[in-house]
Amino acid sequence: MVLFASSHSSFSPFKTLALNRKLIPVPRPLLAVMLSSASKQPFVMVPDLTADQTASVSKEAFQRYTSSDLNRRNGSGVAIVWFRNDLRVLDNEALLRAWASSAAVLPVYCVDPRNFGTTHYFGFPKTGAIRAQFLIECLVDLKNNLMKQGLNLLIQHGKPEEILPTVAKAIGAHAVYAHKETCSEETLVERFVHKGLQQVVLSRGLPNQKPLNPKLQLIWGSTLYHKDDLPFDARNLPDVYTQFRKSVESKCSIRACCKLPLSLGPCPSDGLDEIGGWGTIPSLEQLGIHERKCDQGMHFVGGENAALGRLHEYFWKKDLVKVYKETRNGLLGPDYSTKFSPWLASGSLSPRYVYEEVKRYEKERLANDSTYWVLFELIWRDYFRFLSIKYGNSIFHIGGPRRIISTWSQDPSLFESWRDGRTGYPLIDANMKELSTTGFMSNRGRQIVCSFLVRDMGIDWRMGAEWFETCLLDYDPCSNYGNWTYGAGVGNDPREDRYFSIPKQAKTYDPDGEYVAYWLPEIQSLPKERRHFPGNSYIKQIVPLKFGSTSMRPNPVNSEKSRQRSQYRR
Ligand SMILES: Cc1cc2nc3c(=O)[nH]c(=O)nc-3n(C[C@H](O)[C@H](O)[C@H](O)COP(=O)(O)OP(=O)(O)OC[C@H]3O[C@@H](n4cnc5c(N)ncnc54)[C@H](O)[C@@H]3O)c2cc1C
Repeated sequence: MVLFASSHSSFSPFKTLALNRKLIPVPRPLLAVMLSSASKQPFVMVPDLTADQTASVSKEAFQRYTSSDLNRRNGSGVAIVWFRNDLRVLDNEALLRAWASSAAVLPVYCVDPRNFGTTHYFGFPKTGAIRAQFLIECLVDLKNNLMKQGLNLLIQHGKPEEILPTVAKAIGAHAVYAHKETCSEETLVERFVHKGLQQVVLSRGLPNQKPLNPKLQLIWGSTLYHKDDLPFDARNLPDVYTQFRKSVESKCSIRACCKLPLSLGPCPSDGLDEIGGWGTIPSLEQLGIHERKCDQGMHFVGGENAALGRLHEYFWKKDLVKVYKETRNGLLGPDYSTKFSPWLASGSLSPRYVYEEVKRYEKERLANDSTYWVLFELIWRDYFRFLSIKYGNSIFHIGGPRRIISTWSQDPSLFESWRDGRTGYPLIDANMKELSTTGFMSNRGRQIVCSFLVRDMGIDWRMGAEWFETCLLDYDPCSNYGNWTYGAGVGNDPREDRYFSIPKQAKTYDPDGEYVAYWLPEIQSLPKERRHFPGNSYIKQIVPLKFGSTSMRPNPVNSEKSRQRSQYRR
């Protein structure tokens, strides 16, 4: 028997269960009984919107952000749009600028093998199976949405610096438009692409005109506040978040989402045969990744349509945004926080679109601390992105932006017990199980497991950060390494150096042990007051905790690997 629980019910007095796909309202006490008796059964939370509802929400959003007035196209020739971490059509300025500057646009996505290699220091998979599956879904959705706008998506397997010049030459593109990134792996690729395009010589038809090289046009587009609107140069960013936030809130405004024309076509007709047609979206197998079934917890579907559906559900259907500030520290269920992060990280959702929806909600329903707090958190996201400009590669280095010198352990057995959820501390083990099963973990959970790894175990924080890089659906180098440096006490702001006590966190955020019982079947039958202190009924590897361990054991294999890769990363 498979039990399906409707997502909207996790904090309501009634939970709803869909038994064999039929929705049946179940009172909360009964659900607890069913949960414990179902301990061996897969228990899947499904989003409430049906596929049809999601499609109609997306259609409505597309209607609002497209306009038939936008039919002026000043350019001639062909422009390429290079999609990277901006897998959306709405509020995509690179796409709009490419369209406006040309007579035909060719959208391109490069499946870069480097993104499916290994992480920099410790050799974990760079993209885990769950994020790879999510990316595939994003590409399917992007291709469909582009086709609805009169375009298509060319998918090529290989390095952008090799693909884009070849494609530009074949179709005679005068420019490649893309969104600007800030971290070294991504900016290095930008430099390589720029160099590659300089080698492409396009004839301009007339004998007395100089030949042209296609230009790489990089556009800022991933933040709420535009980099050019900041009241300071990003390199002089305040080191305290509150100063940054107050300054941008008082001195800048957020630009409106860009409106797209109703139709973005046509795609160029010549030259595509030369590059072998439109290509195919890769399967997991082609990426060399084994499928992982997510049969517990939140299941995220990749793509812009799913992102718009989730936003509609969270804001308009369930009215959850009005209580966000009170629920955002939750651990269990889909609705304690927005869960926008996987779509924001892949660029399927624009933060400016979220901002406009918050403002619309405040106008049409209500404005309170909670509606503001969603923006407050999005400003944190901006802050980490701008910090990556200020501090460059130091956010990836062991001493962080403040170049703190301390001794860390790299003990493999301690690290593996954390990674695999075998520490013997239910709150840690449950969070790590959730991460590896779903690719997601709450913000509260992330802070707790980070503190445990670096403070209680004394393990090199970069091991944790790289494991997150593998697993997280919402992995984003700026937010991930920014938060880890804060958690490890090596971040730019010394005041953010905090310790999370496990018993205290358990008592405050999971008082009845519902969260740990959900993820650790072996403690489901225990009375709630024992779930965080299960004793002999939960024998894992109980980790001997050592604050600030002194046993630094570098792994020789990894050190060699990291030397080999040093020209590429950081
Ligand atoms: C150790 C650690 C690693 C993290 N790694 C990542 C990461 O790789 N990618 C990522 O997007 N977030 C990361 N975060 C931040 C945060 O945990 C997630 O953004 C959040 O849990 C996502 O859930 P949500 O969308 O429901 O967030 P909500 O609470 O609904 O917040 C709304 C949005 O605000 C942004 N946001 C919220 N908190 C933060 C924060 N602390 N830093 C940056 N942005 C924030 C996110 O874009 C989020 O989607 C990390 C936090 C920690 C402590």
